[in-house]
Amino acid sequence: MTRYHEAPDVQPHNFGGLLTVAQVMVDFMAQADRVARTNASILVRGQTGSGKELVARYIHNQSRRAGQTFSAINCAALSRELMASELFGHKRGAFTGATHDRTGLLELTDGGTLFLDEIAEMPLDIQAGLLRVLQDRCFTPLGSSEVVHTDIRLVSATHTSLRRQVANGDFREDLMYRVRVVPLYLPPLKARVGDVEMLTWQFIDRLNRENERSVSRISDDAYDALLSYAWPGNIRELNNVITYCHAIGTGEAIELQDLPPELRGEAPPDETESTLVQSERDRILELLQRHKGHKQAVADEMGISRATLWRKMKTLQLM
Ligand SMILES: Nc1ncnc2c1ncn2[C@@H]1O[C@H](COP(=O)(O)OP(=O)(O)OP(=O)(O)O)[C@@H](O)[C@H]1O
Repeated sequence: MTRYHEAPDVQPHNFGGLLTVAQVMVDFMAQADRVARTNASILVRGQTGSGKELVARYIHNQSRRAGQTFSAINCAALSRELMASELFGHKRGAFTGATHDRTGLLELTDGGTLFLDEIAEMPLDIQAGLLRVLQDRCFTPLGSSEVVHTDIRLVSATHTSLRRQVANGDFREDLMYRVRVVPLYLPPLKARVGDVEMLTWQFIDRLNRENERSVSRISDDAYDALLSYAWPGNIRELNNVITYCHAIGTGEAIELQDLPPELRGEAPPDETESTLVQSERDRILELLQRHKGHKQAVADEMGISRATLWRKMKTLQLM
């Protein structure tokens, strides 16, 4: 007879939407709390989907800047031109297509907190502009001769080592020291004891309220699979998996066969699809090697945008 698990009666800590029952996370958030009250630049290092943006928002909300603007930008998802104009703003006519003046995030965030996700991916010329903001609290919008003053608190995030990027010549050493005044190491989901279980039930609870189906039990083998999986995509992946099995199954219980193949230790059912995925992965790896990790060059050669390349790399777990 199959055994079933039901939701345990646990009340997680809630740090501005970041839920946890794990002591490592309680300690981590206490540290975030302490540094939030300073004005120091913070670098959050953590795996994809592990909640870096939530941490950045939490730091902002715990800081003296809480009532001011919080802005977020993902350095890996934007082209160089777009990132420059997002951050610094531009004057009309600064480049082809600049039909209006645009105020940059650095100016809009004056007095607030700017979150730069995947900062290691920031192109070198933009790094120079950011360094000036951190050193002299000023910058120049594209196509302008005017110097704009701004007071921002920087929280950045990376999934890789900035030091390695510096060694590769892809990141300015002087900027690294400015952005990682306080490095915080966000534990991966796997290291947060009790969180896979707690979050599974939290996500089920939310899905029950949003959908027709009401799940109240998980079979023992499905539970084992959830608890023993490595969760490389962390909380985002767990949320996706629970959403998937809530949608795919029927009745009150989640069963092993409702879980996606990777959790059941199987290859994806569609062999051609998996071969395609593998060959795309190989191609990207080969191009990354050939272009010494320069994603723009890889994207150009593949005829796709840098943002699409970034998404593909994420899906294929190449970052
Ligand atoms: N502890 C948590 N409790 C509840 N939801 C969480 C938790 N951590 C993350 N999430 C949710 O998981 C998703 C991913 O989180 P977030 O975007 O903060 O991660 P990230 O580390 O910044 O990801 P990436 O580096 O891939 O951009 C978001 O929808 C977020 O709300």
